[in-house]
Amino acid sequence: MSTLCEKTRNGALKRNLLRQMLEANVFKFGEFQLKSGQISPIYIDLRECFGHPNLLMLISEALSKLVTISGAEYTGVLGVPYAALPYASVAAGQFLKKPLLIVRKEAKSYGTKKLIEGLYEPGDRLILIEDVVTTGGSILDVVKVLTAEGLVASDVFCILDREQGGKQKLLDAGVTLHSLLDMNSVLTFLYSTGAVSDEQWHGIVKALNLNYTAPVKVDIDKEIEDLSRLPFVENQRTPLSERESLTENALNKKILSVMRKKKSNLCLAIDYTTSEEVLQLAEIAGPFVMAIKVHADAITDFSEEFTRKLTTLANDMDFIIFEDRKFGDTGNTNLLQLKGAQKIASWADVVTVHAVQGTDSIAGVFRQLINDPNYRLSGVLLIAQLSTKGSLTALDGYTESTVSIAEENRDVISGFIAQTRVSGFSDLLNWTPGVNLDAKTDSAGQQWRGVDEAIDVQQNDIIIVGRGVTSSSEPVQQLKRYRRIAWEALAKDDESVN
Ligand SMILES: O=c1ccn([C@@H]2O[C@H](COP(=O)(O)O)[C@@H](O)[C@H]2O)c(=O)[nH]1
Repeated sequence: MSTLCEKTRNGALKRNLLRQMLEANVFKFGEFQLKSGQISPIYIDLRECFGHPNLLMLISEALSKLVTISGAEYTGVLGVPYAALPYASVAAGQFLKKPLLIVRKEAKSYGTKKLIEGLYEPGDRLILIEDVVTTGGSILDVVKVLTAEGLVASDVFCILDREQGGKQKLLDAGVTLHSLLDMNSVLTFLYSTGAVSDEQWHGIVKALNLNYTAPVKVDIDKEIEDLSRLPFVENQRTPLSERESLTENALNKKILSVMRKKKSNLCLAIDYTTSEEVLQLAEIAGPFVMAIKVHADAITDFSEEFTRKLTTLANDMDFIIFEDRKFGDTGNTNLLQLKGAQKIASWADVVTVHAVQGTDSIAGVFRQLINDPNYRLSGVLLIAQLSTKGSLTALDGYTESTVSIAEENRDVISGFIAQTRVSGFSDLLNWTPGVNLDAKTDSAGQQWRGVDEAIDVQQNDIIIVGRGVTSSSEPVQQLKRYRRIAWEALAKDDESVN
């Protein structure tokens, strides 16, 4: 499958880039003489992107992601002159937060007469940013200058690899080329959108001596895709049985076992306001759900009797009790609230916690109670992404920082409240609210989407459904419907549960 079709951030990022490039007139058709002397029927002019701030940002961000994913170690970012300099500047300053260096094509005849400008020490390791790579010659020239100054450069990140031998030539010289796009993806995109005909495709491939056999048409929409709706991690979900045996988190072992036994990845959010209503629906829902979520502070007659009955139901019907308090204070206050009037730590299996308060207010405090056998509380779900429109959890870096806290404290943090799969650690579970099969919004900030999008596209594990069930006159039918659709979507790629 072409990477252009991937239902991942990476795939969507490439599609968005190409869509915007096409609109920005980057692809020109006619007869062009290339630097090598070759006559080409296509000219890819990435300098056109400078005139479109969004595109400049998108490319720089995508290059920065490529750098991060590669795991390359470096102290500075060097732009290969001249066309790559804007991307290198934005990537270094805005996204990678590393010093920018530039190399001159010829030394100045006055002043410092330096060839390399910027902050560096001999022995420093740099990454190179380039726009288009054809033969790799310009990069090797730059590497020569850097090596003479005692600098190390073994990774180059480019926007487009024209696949005309550059990658291998660089590799032979000890330099790894990482590219956002290659010529094959570009031609597939242009052919699929109709910008290039069958005849043109063959003409380009022949003129550039490319080793491609036949054009491939893929399904490409015109619309720019919203990257925030796609998983943060590219790898596929691990089968549930494997996750159950791999995880050391006791709560997740239990959750995964309940899910497999009941064939359910449905958590019901019962946002009713009286104990009787909550308990009545919990009893009806018990056989179909793996968890029941409540907001204890919304229950007007909340009492110890209520929690006693709820825990009895949970024990008898094998579901997890989830109190959605969203703790977000100092560690000390969190502790007081967990043990306070509603004694949450005594009856809830899992609670939600905001990451905004920082690791020290979360991990230690919750660990204390989770490890104390006097309390039922066994885990924490960190809020990585809220489902509400305009949520500040979408601010740059918020979700990533939340994920880091969770990944470092997997004994207490059992997973996330999120919209898309956010971590590659298979023992962390992704619970997702904002699911409704019959409505899109409640006009009070909530945003709903369907089960397939939540489980299949966005790779969540568990759906949290509230009004899709609680507002229905036929809750049992709805419970069966959500449970079936969500389980089928999860089990589709998981032989261990079929
Ligand atoms: O981002 C979030 C976090 C929590 N919720 C909670 O989930 C349920 C959803 O109920 P619906 O009726 O399906 O909207 C509700 O209890 C919220 O407090 C969320 O929706 N989004």
